[in-house]
Amino acid sequence: MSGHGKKGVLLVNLGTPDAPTRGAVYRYLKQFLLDPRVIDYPWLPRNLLVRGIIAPFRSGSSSKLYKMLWTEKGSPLKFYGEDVRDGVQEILGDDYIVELAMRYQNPSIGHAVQRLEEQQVSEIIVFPMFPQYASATTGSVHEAVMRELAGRQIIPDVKLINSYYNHPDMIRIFADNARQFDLDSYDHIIFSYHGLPQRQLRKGDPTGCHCTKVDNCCQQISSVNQFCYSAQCHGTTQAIAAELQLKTEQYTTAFQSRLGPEAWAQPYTIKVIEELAEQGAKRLLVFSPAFVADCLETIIEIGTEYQEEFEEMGGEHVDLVPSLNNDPRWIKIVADMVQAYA
Ligand SMILES: C=CC1=C(C)c2cc3[nH]c(cc4nc(cc5[nH]c(cc1n2)c(C)c5CCC(=O)O)C(CCC(=O)O)=C4C)c(C)c3C=C
Ligand SMILES: [Fe+2]
Ligand SMILES: [Fe+2]
Repeated sequence: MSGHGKKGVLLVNLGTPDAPTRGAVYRYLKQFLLDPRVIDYPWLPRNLLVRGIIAPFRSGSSSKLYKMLWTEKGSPLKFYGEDVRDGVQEILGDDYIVELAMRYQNPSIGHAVQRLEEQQVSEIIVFPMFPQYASATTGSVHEAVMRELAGRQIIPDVKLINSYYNHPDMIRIFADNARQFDLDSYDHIIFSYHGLPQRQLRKGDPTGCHCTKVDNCCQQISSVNQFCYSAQCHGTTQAIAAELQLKTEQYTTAFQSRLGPEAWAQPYTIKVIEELAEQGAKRLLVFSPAFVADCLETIIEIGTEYQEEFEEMGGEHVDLVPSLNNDPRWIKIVADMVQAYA
């Protein structure tokens, strides 16, 4: 513990394009998907796939979705992040310097670390804005911060927060946000998390013989699968369901946003929606607690795309429980968590 200077706080989210244009989305996708923790193939196939296929083709369709998402304040992921940064700074006061960074695009981790260095902070607490750990998200943020610091003369104390998938106060906000809906009026509740390739789930299992190998492997968290993204997602669901006193038959944990031909964490949200529609469901409520802010994957993918697809299948409503966004209660929790680590 060095002790004299201010304490630095680095809030880091995934990133979003600088603008909803094809060029900006291309630059974002290229930087994001060339990260070997995201598309974890050897260098040559990764570069061929991303530069030759995904970034050029997907930038067209994705930029249309980003145009739908964009507001006059920009991308929600960024402006909610800025609100959280300002709110946490206000709560923590002059002893702390709070910076927001994005793993991909802007504001960059490099600039944020530089600003903290200029303020001569004695330590840096890194707060990834992902409740559940995945190598592709949290792991990548931590690696990027360590790489940024590695070349510097002064390396201050560094504290890397790993995950907080069942933080009771955070769980309470998700549950409270759902109470504005009449829960009994829904045919089913879906907890829809961002997906991850099954191969990456297996890499998160140090024993190599649990995740995706034994039945219901990820539905109970233990020392074997404590860093398994899917197990942590199930942990979040169980905590919110307990808070709302839901019965197990009322809800399902599922995974969305699959990309490419590989098998991803299952069940897929769209398949669950399809099965529910076949059973005659008309009203669905969807939580998306892998995100601390509503973004493309919630507002557009759930709120627009799943809504349309459910209607085509004979359903009526897909309602989305709002995320934590810039809720003052969430800002207080972030400040509390940072202080607990400081
Ligand atoms: C919350 C955790 C997330 C995990 C785990 C994750 C893994 C992951 N994502 C992709 C591919 C894409 N993700 C995209 C956007 C995006 N993803 C997350 C979060 C997680 N991703 C966020 C917060 C966002 C940003 C949304 C925004 O509003 O800007 C995209 C870009 C959008 C699109 O084209 O669909 C892609 C592509 C992979 C391959 C992956 C794991 C290997
Ligand atoms: Fe993603
Ligand atoms: Fe697992």
